[in-house]
Amino acid sequence: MTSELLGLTIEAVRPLDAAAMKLARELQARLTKPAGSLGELEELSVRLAGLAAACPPPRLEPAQLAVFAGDHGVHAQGVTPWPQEVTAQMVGNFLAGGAAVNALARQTGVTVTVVDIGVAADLPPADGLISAKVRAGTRDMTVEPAMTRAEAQAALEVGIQTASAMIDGGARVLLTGDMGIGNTTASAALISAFTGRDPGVVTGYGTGIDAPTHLRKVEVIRQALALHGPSWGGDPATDPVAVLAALGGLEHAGLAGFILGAASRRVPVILDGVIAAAAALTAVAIAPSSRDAMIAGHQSVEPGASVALSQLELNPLLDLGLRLGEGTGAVLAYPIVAGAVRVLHEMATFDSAGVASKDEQQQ
Ligand SMILES: Cc1cc2ncn([C@H]3O[C@H](COP(=O)(O)O)[C@@H](O)[C@H]3O)c2cc1C
Ligand SMILES: O=C(O)c1cccnc1
Repeated sequence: MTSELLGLTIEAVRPLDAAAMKLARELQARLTKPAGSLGELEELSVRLAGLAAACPPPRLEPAQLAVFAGDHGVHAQGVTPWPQEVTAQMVGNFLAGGAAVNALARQTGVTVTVVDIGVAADLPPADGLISAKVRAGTRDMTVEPAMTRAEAQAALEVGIQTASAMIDGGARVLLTGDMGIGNTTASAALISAFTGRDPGVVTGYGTGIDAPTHLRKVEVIRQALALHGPSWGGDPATDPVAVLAALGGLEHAGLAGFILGAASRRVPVILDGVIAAAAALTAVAIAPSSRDAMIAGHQSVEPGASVALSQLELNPLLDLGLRLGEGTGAVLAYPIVAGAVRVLHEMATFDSAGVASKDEQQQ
């Protein structure tokens, strides 16, 4: 059973608008530069026009980033050396403006909001915090499904509502962020399930674990897949919400909803690292055209991120060796994405600037 809000959101996710894309290609050809010389910015601008169904598409300002925060029952399996309490402590740090994502967001003009979707601690109300806890952390996926279907759906809805509220408030681009000790384990499990790739290939070192912990992490993911895999009978696309509920974190569900919410409003969403990539696979399994609203901000060091992005056919804009999360890679990519649109608004055409085009010079 699909909830009403999720059903309506899925229905509203539509393909790119071909007419606006054609106009954007024609406009790119008239701008005062050799054809193709702005490289990937050109194709990106065309896709953003198709997404907005307008040429030029709206300028990507203001930008809003949501850090979905949640804890993980699988933490009990020793997949990370960091105590679970660090999730809540880092939420405090985000709200005080002291995390990496805050520093980078101030530089690039992005507003950071934290969504408590599943932190295993009571967080007092604060400016910049949306309190939308579905549950105080997930269950241990090696023992039982991490979430019930109802919890996964509720978390998807929190994500959709967060995207809607930000867009209603004027945001023209959304960025993904995450915080949750243990969430690279849940990410690798989701990526393995949705791509069919072996856990040994998609599981990384997260915050920086030693080799024995990495072996254990891969084994934990194998165990969870062996336990839950039979319930989707080898085809995760038949029931993606069941896959999400079995293996995901509350922040993955929130992020998948956030992506679907953005796509349903024809607003682009810049993905951060491996947690966002796992949520993106989930969103695409739920509504395939949501892929067209996604921009891969960067190439995370986590191997699962490359596997997921290649299945999504998304080219990451940056490759800086980042392995932090929080939204750092998305925030760094934001000026590039905004620039792709700005060019369509602000560059002169050969005609308007009185610059001879290649064809004219050849005549
Ligand atoms: C101080 C600190 C700040 C962070 N900011 C993001 N993460 C990142 O690391 C965590 C995932 O890695 P793992 O699966 O290995 O636990 C997530 O919370 C993610 O956002 C952090 C992790 C720590 C320790
Ligand atoms: O790719 C990421 O976003 C990432 C990698 C390691 C730890 N946390 C997040």
